[in-house]
Amino acid sequence: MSDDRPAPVLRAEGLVKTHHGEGAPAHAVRGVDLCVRPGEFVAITGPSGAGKSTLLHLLGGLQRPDAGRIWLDGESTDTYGEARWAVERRKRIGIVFQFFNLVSNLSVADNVELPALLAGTSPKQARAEREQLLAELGLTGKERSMPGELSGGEQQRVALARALVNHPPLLLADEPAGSLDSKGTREVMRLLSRFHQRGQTILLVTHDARLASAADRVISFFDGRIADDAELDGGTPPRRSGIAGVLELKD
Ligand SMILES: Nc1ncnc2c1ncn2[C@@H]1O[C@H](COP(=O)(O)OP(=O)(O)OP(=O)(O)O)[C@@H](O)[C@H]1O
Repeated sequence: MSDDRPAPVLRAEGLVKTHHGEGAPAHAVRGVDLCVRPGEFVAITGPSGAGKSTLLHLLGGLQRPDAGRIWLDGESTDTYGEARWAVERRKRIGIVFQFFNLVSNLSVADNVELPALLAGTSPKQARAEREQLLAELGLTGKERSMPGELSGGEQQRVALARALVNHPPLLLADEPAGSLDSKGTREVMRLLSRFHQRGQTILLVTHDARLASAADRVISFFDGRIADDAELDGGTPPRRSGIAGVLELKD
């Protein structure tokens, strides 16, 4: 059967990851196949400890799988070491985390411009990109602030600007609202939906089913495996975005 859908931005086959810590080994990811196509907004949801963050870290090259393969835009990452992953991430993958991970001793402006400068963008262009993103994210006037002077919601918006400054084809978001109040949650989810509507491909990890409902494809993750995926269940057409439900979150 021919498949005339666009080629995947991200493809993974047979991913396995076991963490060896203090206690018994944690079999976090036990064999995952996944394909994310351009323009999709995919949510991976499941209970705490299911392995969602580990999977996202594997897909972003922040951790190495014990087995399995990952392709970015059709290119195998098999030969990538740490340095190459860092370069490819800068170009192709923006990441936002639960606790923002901003550089605390750099201003908002510098946090956002840094990945652009590291990717070889001219200072003038990096500044223009930063100005545009901060304006769009409602942060004009905060350029000289330090991250510690901002609310959680503002810090997450700065993190989003930083993640998107190089126009990566893929945005990975790991519990981006996990440390925010409901106002901050609404803001972040509204922004993710807005970027998605403009064509941004997004992979969101969340334990919160309400947030997952903002995506147009929801993958249920349980005990290191995909338990349910609309795509695998027969290519169900994307559901209408459930962002309205998220925006109704009460304080
Ligand atoms: N660096 C690590 N060292 C040892 N064990 C780890 C490590 N990271 C994760 N684990 C274990 O792997 C399993 C999966 O963790 P993971 O954080 O991927 O799950 P999760 O679904 O994202 O959970 P949560 O929603 O609580 O963040 C858990 O048992 C966890 O304790």
